[in-house]
Amino acid sequence: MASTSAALKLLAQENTLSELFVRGEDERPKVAHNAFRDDIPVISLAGIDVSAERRSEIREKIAEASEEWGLFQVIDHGIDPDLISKMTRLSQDFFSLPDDEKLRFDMSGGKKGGFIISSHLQGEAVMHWRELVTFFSYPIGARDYSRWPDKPEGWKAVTEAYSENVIGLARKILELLSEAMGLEKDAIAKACLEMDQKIVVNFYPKCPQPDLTLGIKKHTDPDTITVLVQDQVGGLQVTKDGGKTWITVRPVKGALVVNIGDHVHYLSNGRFKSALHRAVVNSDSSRLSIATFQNPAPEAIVYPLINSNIREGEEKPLLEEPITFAEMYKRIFRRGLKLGEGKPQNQTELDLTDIIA
Ligand SMILES: O=C(O)CCC(=O)C(=O)O
Ligand SMILES: [Fe+2]
Repeated sequence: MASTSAALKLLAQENTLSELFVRGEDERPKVAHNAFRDDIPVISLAGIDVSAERRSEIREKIAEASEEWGLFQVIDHGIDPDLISKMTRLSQDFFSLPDDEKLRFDMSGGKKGGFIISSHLQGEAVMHWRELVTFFSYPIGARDYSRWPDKPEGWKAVTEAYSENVIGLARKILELLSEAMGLEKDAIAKACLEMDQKIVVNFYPKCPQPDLTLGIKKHTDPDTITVLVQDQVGGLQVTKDGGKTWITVRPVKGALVVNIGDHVHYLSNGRFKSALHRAVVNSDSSRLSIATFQNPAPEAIVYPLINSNIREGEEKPLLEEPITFAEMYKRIFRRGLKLGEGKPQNQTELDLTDIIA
């Protein structure tokens, strides 16, 4: 398929799904995008810095949700709802731009950031029903604004404010997780050396046969922690039994979804799960989500932080030896290949090249 963005739009108008997107029977979604369930905790952060009691109450809820699901929603998180809706609106506007405007930021050919139909970058047989635009926002000094969209009007200022607010919130949640592990509140931040950040705006067009395909297949995020905003359509699903049963996360107005990534999974020696999740699509409307990934520096050392039990031999470490974050990525990548899954079709592959490059 030579053309990129035009292709998905045209395919979306067909009555039947192109076979490029058809998944095997076992991977096809059995739970609808709007079969919402309330299993996933919605946690209010109100009063987090007001009293020690309130802080510990919030900490317990977050730790519990991270142990059980590796995913939860936060409300009263302190980020201006107006900023979030501006970010969402501008993102929608970006995807409504004519193809040639979006393709000015075409990411194919190994560019760091830009617009892609993810499917086209990957060697895997089945494609994702998704377009995305991605760009790196931290460290600030390394920002390459030439890879940030310059349209719609106002994108840059809104995105800068949004990315700063999200990294602030992510830091707060990482402080609570550090405390929950019995460590100083800056323990995870220190283990990151420096916090990098990357924003991925996902756009899932309407799909003629949503039961046969996925917007993004099951994966864990390989970062430290992800903060996601989704519209009210629904489609994010999570499992805690390896994919036997899937829960559709109910979109809550103003809430942010928080995912624990593989990095925190290793730092906590498996106590906190990295959520196994995916996105399903539908035939009624398109869907938008904005995932903001917080990553450690590539040279940050990954090893369980709670290692006294490990030293005393009471607990087995998840990792045999300390490795760098860049190495952690490589291993996740290789594992994907070894399991015969083809190249991992989530952020892993992109991040791998981004980090190693
Ligand atoms: O669209 C969603 O809800 C999930 C997106 C996602 O998992 C990702 O971008 O890593
Ligand atoms: Fe994800």
